[in-house]
Amino acid sequence: MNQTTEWLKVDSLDLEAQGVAHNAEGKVVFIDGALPGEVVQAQIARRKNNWEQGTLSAIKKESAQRVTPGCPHFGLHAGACGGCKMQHLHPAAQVAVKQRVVEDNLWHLGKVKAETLLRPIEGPTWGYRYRARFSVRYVAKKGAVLIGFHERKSRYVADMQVCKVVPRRVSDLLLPLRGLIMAMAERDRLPQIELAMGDEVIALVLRHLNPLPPGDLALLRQFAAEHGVQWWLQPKGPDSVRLLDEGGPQLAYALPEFGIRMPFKPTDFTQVNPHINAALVGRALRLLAVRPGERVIDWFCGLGNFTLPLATQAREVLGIEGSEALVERSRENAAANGLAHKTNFVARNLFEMTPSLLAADGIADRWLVDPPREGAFALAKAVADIVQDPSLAPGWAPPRRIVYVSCNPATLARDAGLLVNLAGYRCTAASAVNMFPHTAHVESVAVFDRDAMA
Ligand SMILES: C[S@@+](CC[C@H](N)C(=O)[O-])C[C@H]1O[C@@H](n2cnc3c(N)ncnc32)[C@H](O)[C@@H]1O
Ligand code: SF4
Repeated sequence: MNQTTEWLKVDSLDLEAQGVAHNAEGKVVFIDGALPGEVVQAQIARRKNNWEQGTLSAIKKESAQRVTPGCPHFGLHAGACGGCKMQHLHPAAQVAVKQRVVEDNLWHLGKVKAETLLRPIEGPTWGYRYRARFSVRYVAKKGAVLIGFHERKSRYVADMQVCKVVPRRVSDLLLPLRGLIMAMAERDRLPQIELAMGDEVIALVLRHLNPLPPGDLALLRQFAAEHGVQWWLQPKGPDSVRLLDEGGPQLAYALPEFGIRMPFKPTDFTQVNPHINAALVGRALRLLAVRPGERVIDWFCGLGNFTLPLATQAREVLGIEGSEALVERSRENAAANGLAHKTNFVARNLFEMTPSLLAADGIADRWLVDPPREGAFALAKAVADIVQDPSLAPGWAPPRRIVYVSCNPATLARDAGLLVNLAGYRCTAASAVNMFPHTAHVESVAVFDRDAMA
């Protein structure tokens, strides 16, 4: 195919950070690498009845927001790293795009308009990523090892020598790690290294398909001593993760605003960006505005990231979460932070919520909801069903305020539609959260109020 288009004026960016334009026939053209306001040509790679997709090939009018990418592996070329999508757009403009995505999704998918758009939550744009999953490939033909993210639109591992979105200390490990894997006898049976950083520890989880011989273990120990990392070994699924050597500092992060310290295991869910996480927890709690006598439910509570700060303010907090391991971690963390007497944790599949299950969780004044990408449909639907037909849960009352933290604006919008259009809530505030600068991921937070709050 590879035909070049006419000059096209780019109107907007889509969720994959592709420029969106219309050609002379009125067809939508998605253009990798193009920015809103630019006049560009594209090489077309895919053509369908009502849309085409291609890659930027020439620019006649450049956006004032276009910047030089900060990482040498970013680009449109073959072999470019697929980890970032927006490095060519000024970070402030990235945030504006994400804020717009949240607004547009709420309106188009949920028919909801937030009464106030809050200032987006922003943090450092480089070195922010404390979690990452690097693929490892031993390429026998070249006698080389690659460690990194996948190339753009490909299953190959990018030839990543540095990475600007992970902390410098981690980026500096990429080449030494190649040398380590190359020296190991099991080098072709080691598919992945997962990074999980705490405030003091760089934990690396090595997935190994065969038991590791003593020589390989000795190499790992030598690497740990030289580079100050902590090795964890993963022979099977995430539950099989074990420290290579006990002792040493504990993997943990702090939430200083609330005097809380959260130990975790490297395969537990923790937020990718600790700077934004601390700001997000602070913002969410200010928005929720819990009063001392109140009961709160933290849905999808993970290891207690919001539950424990909430417990410093509320009378009582119930945390509900699907993973037994995380519920166990929440309990341990509540106890370690002296908050066990104010918290309860339950493991449950929240995609299977019904009005009677919801009623059994009791009345709470406020809810914090932080679901995975799939959203909290069953929960929002159960609230809407009870509001529409109170006989489904006699005596139960919906919370007056809900703060919903989302990693997928489409499912947030769908659930917001239920809360606002069927359950009598108003969406009083919303904002984007720039948890993942340079990527197209959009994190956001929205507030729903049922009664006028004092
Ligand atoms: C975005 S994380 C939020 C975790 C926590 N609030 C935090 O800030 O660390 C979503 C959580 O939902 C949990 N989860 C995923 N599917 C679930 C389900 N069907 N039922 C209950 N919890 C689920 C995950 O284990 C994860 O802990
Ligand atoms: S993920 Fe890292 S290596 Fe890849 S483009 Fe982004 S900064 Fe560069």
